[in-house]
Amino acid sequence: MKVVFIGDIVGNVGRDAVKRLLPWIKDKYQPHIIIANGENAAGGRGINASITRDLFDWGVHGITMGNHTWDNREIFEFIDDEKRMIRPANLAPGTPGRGYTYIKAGSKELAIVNLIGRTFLPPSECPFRAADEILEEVRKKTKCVLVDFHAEATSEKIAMGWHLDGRASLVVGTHTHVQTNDDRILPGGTAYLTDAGMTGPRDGVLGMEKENVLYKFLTGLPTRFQVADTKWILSGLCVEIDETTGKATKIQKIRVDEDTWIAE
Ligand SMILES: C=C(OP(=O)(O)O)C(=O)O
Ligand SMILES: [Mn+2]
Repeated sequence: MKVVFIGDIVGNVGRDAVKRLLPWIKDKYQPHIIIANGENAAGGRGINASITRDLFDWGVHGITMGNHTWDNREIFEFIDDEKRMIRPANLAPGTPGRGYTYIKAGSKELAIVNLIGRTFLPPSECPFRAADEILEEVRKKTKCVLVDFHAEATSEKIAMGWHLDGRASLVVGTHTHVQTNDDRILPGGTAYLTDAGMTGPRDGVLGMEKENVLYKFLTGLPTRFQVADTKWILSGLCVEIDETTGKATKIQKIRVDEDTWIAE
């Protein structure tokens, strides 16, 4: 099974890049399933119903979220019914939506799991123990499991990779918006990448206009961040999974921008 994962879609620039590049991604990587992190898809803060619809219409099969899940209040109207969207599983019991789900495409079935880190992020339940419980459950149904660990600290993400090695097909980190260069397949067969990176404005600061971010750093005074309007970058990865064992056989980073991308 081939799965493409697209890193944090940020604002209209990120959405436009996804719409424009999905045909190329489908052609070049031939994925059976495409998963994207959508927590910044609406202006950098959350996601709404029409963007969710667009992503699915364009060919995304499943959407993961993160710390901005609740920023756009519209999500409360559809997150319970939208079984192709997940938010971090280690939020308080009774939180709307679901922390994992099963994505089916043709004869393929992939469990997707969303977790959020606790280092430098608001309090949440233990992501490691939540992962243990969920992996125990989903592996009864399928050995092909993607985990999006939305976290700030590299150490927490690397630790999660080792914690799930042999139990997940892929542990991919999101949230920092900067793709790391540590893609590998761990000894137990789990593909790992500390952060998939961002799909959004290339020439800002983590997708935001650099002027306001610099103003904040230089003056310490409050200011509002807006999604930058610059050339785009698309970041993510493609992973190949042996469906009988659930083990990854290949991981390949994807990172193209408006200047380097050539529609092959
Ligand atoms: C990009 C970041 O945050 P978010 O997208 O969650 O605002 C971050 O804090 O690294
Ligand atoms: Mn985030």
